Amino acid sequence: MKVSIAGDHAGFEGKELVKRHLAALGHEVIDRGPDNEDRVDYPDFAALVAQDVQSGRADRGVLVCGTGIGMAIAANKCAGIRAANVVSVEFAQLAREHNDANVIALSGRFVDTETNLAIVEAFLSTPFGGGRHTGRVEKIMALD
Ligand SMILES: O=C(CO)[C@H](O)[C@H](O)[C@H](O)COP(=O)(O)O
Repeated sequence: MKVSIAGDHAGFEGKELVKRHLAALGHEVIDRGPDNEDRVDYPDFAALVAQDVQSGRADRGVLVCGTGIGMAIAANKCAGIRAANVVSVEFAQLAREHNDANVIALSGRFVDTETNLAIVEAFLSTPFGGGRHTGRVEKIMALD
């Protein structure tokens, strides 16, 4: 799978770890930065990943900031993006099964690395459930 990934200063280390993990699993990773821990503004990086998913350059997006909250808010401003702020594997599975999330936003400061790596694996491997969820997701997308 092609995965676009970005962080901010609070998510830089997490972004690097997730990037390496995904590459080791055989995914193609597009790193949209930053390339160091200098203080930056997370909406700039959320937009880059959102644009990759919107355009089809990437199948999915992964964002990492301090909490994941700001990244998710910013990404969800972009048409076609369904970004979920995810802090557990179960939430990652539900974000895919129920919401067909195409972007996840992780917390680099409040969730441990092992959990974040497991979250990303669940996010990439869990299919959308369809059925009763289809019309609901269509209603979300009609709000764009
Ligand atoms: O968590 C975040 C946004 O939801 C960001 O990663 C920022 O770290 C957060 O806004 C705190 O900003 P700061 O400049 O690191 O104090």
